[in-house]
Amino acid sequence: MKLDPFYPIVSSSGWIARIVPLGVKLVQLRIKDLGGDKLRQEIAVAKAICDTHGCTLVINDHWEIAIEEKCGFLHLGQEDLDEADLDDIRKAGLRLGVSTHDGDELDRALSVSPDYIAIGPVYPTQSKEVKFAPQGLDKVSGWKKAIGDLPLVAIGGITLERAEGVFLHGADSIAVLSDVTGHTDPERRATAWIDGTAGRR
Ligand SMILES: Cc1ncc(COP(=O)(O)OP(=O)(O)O)c(N)n1
Ligand SMILES: Cc1nc(C(=O)O)sc1CCOP(=O)(O)O
Ligand SMILES: [Mg+2]
Repeated sequence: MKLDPFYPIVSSSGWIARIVPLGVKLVQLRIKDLGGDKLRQEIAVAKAICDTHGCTLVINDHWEIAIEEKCGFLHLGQEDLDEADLDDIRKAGLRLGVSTHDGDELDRALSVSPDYIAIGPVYPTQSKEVKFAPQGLDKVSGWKKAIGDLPLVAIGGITLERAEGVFLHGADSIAVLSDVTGHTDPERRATAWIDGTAGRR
């Protein structure tokens, strides 16, 4: 499986409506502050927009709703793996990406046969409290050697200016929060990422 090199992460279906029509082909919906019907509605709206535009939607954390809403891709962290029913997820045909931050986490992630591995934070990030120090580019290279053909997603403090170095160290795709949604002109920045990664698409 080939992942799009540009992988923005957003917090609402409103963000999906803003950036997916620009040509984004892989996006994660990461909602931390909703539950119940509102969360389900956000996921359903995001899915409808992504389906219309031929964009792969990855649902963060909410594996049960992802199954019920017939989504195609899920992202889980190590703590999420403790709670999730991987048999149900696989039976529903969902693809799965898993976060990793050290060798033990990588072993555990590989044991669930993921569709991609994420490594982070590559650089310092303001978007999330992560209990691991920035990993640096050499760790990205080491991860790619360890996982071979399995797609590698790099995350954490990555800007468009840093992207080429991250790709050259083995990342197949770069996940981005603040460099798009925290930018003064998010639509222009998303377009710059799409254009700037065109050669890797
Ligand atoms: C592509 C990608 N990589 C890592 C994460 C982080 O997942 P997790 O560790 O479960 O933390 P939360 O995002 O749930 O706070 C991610 N979401 N996406
Ligand atoms: C959600 C998330 N997970 C991380 C990890 O290391 O697992 S770093 C991160 C936030 C990344 O945001 P930004 O692009 O703004 O730095
Ligand atoms: Mg999570």
